[in-house]
Amino acid sequence: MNIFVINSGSSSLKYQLFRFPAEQPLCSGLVERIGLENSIITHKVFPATEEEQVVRRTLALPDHRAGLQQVLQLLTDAEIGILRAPGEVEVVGHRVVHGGESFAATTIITPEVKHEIRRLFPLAPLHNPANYLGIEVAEQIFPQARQVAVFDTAFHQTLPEHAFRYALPEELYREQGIRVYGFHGTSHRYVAARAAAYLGQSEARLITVHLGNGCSIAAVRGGVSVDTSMGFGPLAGLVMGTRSGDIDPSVIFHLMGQLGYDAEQVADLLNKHSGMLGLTGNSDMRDIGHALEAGDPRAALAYEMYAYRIKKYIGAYAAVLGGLDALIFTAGVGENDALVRRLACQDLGFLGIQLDESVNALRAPGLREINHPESRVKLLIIPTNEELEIAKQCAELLGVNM
Ligand SMILES: Nc1ncnc2c1ncn2[C@@H]1O[C@H](COP(=O)(O)OP(=O)(O)O)[C@@H](O)[C@H]1O
Ligand SMILES: CC(=O)OP(=O)(O)O
Ligand SMILES: [Mg+2]
Repeated sequence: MNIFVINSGSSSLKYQLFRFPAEQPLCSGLVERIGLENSIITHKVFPATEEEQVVRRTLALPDHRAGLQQVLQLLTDAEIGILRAPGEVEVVGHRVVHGGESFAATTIITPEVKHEIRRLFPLAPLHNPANYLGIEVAEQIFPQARQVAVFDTAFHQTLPEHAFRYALPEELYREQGIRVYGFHGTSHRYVAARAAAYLGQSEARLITVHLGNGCSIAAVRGGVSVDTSMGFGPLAGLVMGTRSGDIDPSVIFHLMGQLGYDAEQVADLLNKHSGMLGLTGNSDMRDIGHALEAGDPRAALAYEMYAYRIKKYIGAYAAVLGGLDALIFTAGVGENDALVRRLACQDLGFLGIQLDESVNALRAPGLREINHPESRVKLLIIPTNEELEIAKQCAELLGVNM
């Protein structure tokens, strides 16, 4: 069975095609700068034996539909295509960021499910609208495929009530669903499962640190999420590319009461103009790394703040778990930025966390240990693969592996 996975963002679209039950990746790709003149498609084909083939095209893609149509052309291309016709895609798996309290598990997309995803737009304004658009376009391009939603929030539905409730009047939870949901669940679940398998400890106490454009951290015991840093929406917790993370709500009252902001402007400020972008003028960690090397003091402070916030959560979640077996770094920054990892682990010897700085500074693919041999806690880099996890969830739902 061919499962096509779409991770659709506001201006980009990541995709991967798998053959199941072999879990074999056939191709993957990224469409960037959708809506601009010079959109870029990078499409990789994985032949069984030779080197992977990479096709890069720059062209104008006005919207997600045009983007996905180009992807379909590449999938069915006479030379490098993997499929003869779109009908060979039997399942399309979609990453959907916010599932609210309605979805604790992977779900076949029906008109009701789409309605619920739309209802949650205000809670994940950077994500759910793009995810929804991806579904609408995929329904047209692959009309005979089953469309499945895999929610970022699902993995965190196991949080105990004392962790997921806010100290607000109860009716706001009961009637309005105001509570912690947590995000990046597909990634936290995937790396936690890989870590447990690597350690040979199914009951392991793990802290998983997902550092991409959005950043979150989770406490996982026995494969189950028990706490996480994002909350009602994907804005709380760690400092991110463009999002503030934790902030005293009094700042919002001041912005609105004294400085004339309206609700939309506050949301825009905290979601799109804060975090590393607000601190340094750049949201991409590679650019901030270059600024740091060039001696920019704003970049140095931003790095410290970014790592300090991670460190505070490591301390908090070690307490939540009553000890720690492994700490896992994942996603773009977590997998690649040695300085962030070094700063976040600094002076945590009292918790049994000891980094091997020279191993940490090396680059290597795949899962690897970066702890000192005497470290009580294993420190691991595990590349995330949200697309594979989504495909696995689809296969499980549809009984393909059975
Ligand atoms: N080699 C690298 N060194 C430091 N940061 C990197 C590197 N490669 C990617 N990143 C950072 O990873 C982030 C994007 O991570 P990613 O997991 O792809 O995010 P998302 O899935 O949310 O788009 C960016 O801030 C980017 O700068
Ligand atoms: C939920 C979230 O923040 O996702 P991303 O990191 O892809 O923006
Ligand atoms: Mg991501």
